[in-house]
Amino acid sequence: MGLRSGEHQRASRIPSQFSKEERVAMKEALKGAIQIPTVTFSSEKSNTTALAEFGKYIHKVFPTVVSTSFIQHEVVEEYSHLFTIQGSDPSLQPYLLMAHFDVVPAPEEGWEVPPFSGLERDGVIYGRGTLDDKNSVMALLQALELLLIRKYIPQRSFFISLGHDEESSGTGAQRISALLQSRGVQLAFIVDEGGFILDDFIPNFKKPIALIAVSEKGSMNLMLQVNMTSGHSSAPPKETSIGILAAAVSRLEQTPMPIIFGSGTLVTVLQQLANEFPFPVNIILSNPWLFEPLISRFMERNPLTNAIIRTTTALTIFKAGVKFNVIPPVAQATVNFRIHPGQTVQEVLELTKNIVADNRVQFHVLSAFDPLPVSPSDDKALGYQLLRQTVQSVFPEVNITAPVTSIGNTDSRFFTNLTTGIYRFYPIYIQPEDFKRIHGVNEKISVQAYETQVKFIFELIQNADTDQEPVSHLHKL
Ligand SMILES: CC/C=C\C/C=C\C/C=C\C/C=C\C/C=C\C/C=C\CCC(=O)O
Ligand SMILES: N[C@@H](Cc1ccccc1)C(=O)O
Ligand SMILES: [Zn+2]
Ligand SMILES: [Zn+2]
Repeated sequence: MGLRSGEHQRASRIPSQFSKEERVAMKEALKGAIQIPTVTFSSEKSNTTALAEFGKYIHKVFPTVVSTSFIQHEVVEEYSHLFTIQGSDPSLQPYLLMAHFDVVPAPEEGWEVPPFSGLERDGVIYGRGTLDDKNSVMALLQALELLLIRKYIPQRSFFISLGHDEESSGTGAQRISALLQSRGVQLAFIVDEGGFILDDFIPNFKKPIALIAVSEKGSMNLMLQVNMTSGHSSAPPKETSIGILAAAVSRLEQTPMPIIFGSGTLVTVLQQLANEFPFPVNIILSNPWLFEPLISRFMERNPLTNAIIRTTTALTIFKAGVKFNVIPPVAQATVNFRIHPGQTVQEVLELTKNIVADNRVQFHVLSAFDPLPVSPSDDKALGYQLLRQTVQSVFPEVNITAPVTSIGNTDSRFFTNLTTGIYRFYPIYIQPEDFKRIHGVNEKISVQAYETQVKFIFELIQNADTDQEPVSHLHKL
């Protein structure tokens, strides 16, 4: 445990207990947030009316946050929000809590309740954004609102950044990062969405593990295009733009990127978990290099664990043709790669060209970035230790915390110039079937899980105020 606790605890710690009325109000506030369809369709297209309405909504439901004298609220890049909470002790380095309130589209097919209804059934709130990531947006402001109502005055300054276009280009977060930089801010750490508490996922392993993401995979959106002559479908050429492109993307899907075992956080995590397993799994996991083929073959079988051991290839957009009797001159497909920490954008692009191996296919990199640096998770890493400590108090049944690489990307990637400590963590249990609901159908959160998320933030903010050992390696920059 890297944090000094005991001696210099704040005298007036506020217990994280909420009244019946507060608990009803907090879940109703979340439902209201879900009902605003803040959809990001692409970097060019989003529901800007809803984005603006969301700004008004948070004013309405968090009146104390927006009217407190030591809190500054700014709207950045038209729709994103930055809250600056001035702490009483300017000698403490500030930190940043982040979330985003835009969501991916949710066509109604397959949903048990309309995706923007925010309906509650059997203690569960359904809707797009209940896990990604309006739960976090609302929990951050809700926890702060409740602390303020209890007259809490933070010692350490912090920021809350709420992005409006995380699901596309993250311009809101980029502007907030630039703004903080222009103000000379350096951050002790950042907490954004990402890792979670995993339970009952690994066979024969019943203990819950808190996975705190200390890095995230890189990403590349690659557009493949084939141009061929168009014409009347009654006299078709031997090959068409559609056929050539379909074969190309099919080769990509059928040829997964190589497994990369090391150079990420995986080996450490496996060794850390080893002793929790009975024989012979404990032996296998404590010698990951020796048993690499066995472990990878096992991990490859599940999409989630597969994503940990390689760069993934996902065919996400395919466009061609306008009429049944017209041979289309152009076919386009977009492939979304999530790049393993052991590879770079350049390497993945080269591999892709070799797999496609057809010079009629043109490649256009639409957007790309390399995997993110690994944040410290040692005893001196303030952000990591605060999360770990808060997990232990809010989820006493969770005894294992492990640093992982997030397979999804977050807005926090724009803040590497402000801190080396970027942590991505949802303080909620996420089962593999919940994971499929993120960007899928029937996304949902239980009322109890949401209340716990609020409680987590409520405690995290207070834990950040307890007297800490100086964390020298984070301060030097
Ligand atoms: C050996 C460890 C065993 C099992 C681990 C299994 C899975 C955990 C892997 C990675 C967990 C990290 C991140 C979850 C991924 C996605 C959510 C993150 C960001 C969401 C971004 C968004 O779409 O808005
Ligand atoms: N966070 C989203 C959107 C995103 C994709 C790729 C890069 C950056 C952001 C995701 O991981 O799917
Ligand atoms: Zn998200
Ligand atoms: Zn998302």
